[in-house]
Amino acid sequence: MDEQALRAAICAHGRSLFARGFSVGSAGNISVRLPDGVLITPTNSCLGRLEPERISRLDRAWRHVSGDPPSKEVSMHRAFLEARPEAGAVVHLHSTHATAIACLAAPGETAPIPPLTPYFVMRVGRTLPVLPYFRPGDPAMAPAIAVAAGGGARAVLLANHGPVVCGRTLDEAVYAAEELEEAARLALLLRGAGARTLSPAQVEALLGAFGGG
Ligand SMILES: O=C(O)[C@@H](O)C(=O)COP(=O)(O)O
Ligand SMILES: [Zn+2]
Repeated sequence: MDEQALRAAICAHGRSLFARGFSVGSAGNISVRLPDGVLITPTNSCLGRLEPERISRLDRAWRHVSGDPPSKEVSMHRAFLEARPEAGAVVHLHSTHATAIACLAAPGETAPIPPLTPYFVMRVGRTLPVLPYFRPGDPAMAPAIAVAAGGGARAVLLANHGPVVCGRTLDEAVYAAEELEEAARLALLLRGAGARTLSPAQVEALLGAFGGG
């Protein structure tokens, strides 16, 4: 996809996420890697009303070169994209159920959502590290994200804040963020009900077939 198509795709995904309540107000941000830099949603922008030409463009050194001022979470996105060279996009949301799990789970947990369904395992992977709480925009979260992502995590939960998810493409990152939100909703619905989870062998077979992580 060329840059104009990527800008249009960020706006389309933003509109769709916002319309379905995955993001409210000006919460959340999206970045996409370019051959010579990064596109990232502007700070304080509403994902439902993004304008392609106002999306922030950063150069290879992560300096703002055009568009509106970038999200305050540049270091969050940078940590993921640098730790996972195959990743092409990062999505951060405050989607309600994933954020609820981020408030319930203890920092340090690596599987706060059980493997209830195959698609969660296929899209999000085996681990979902829960990182400590950081003030939004605090660059101190970057090393924690780098360790988790470098260790194979495709997604993390920031305690009391929300999910951050990467994908090889923008579509893949958005679909994984959506799947994570739905899995969190299921996990909360079934909490304490004794639901059957996938067995370790069933999880391994999915990771084998669809790529680990
Ligand atoms: O929670 C926050 O404040 C940020 O992580 C966020 O979601 C929105 O920040 P901007 O992208 O700077 O608007
Ligand atoms: Zn946030």
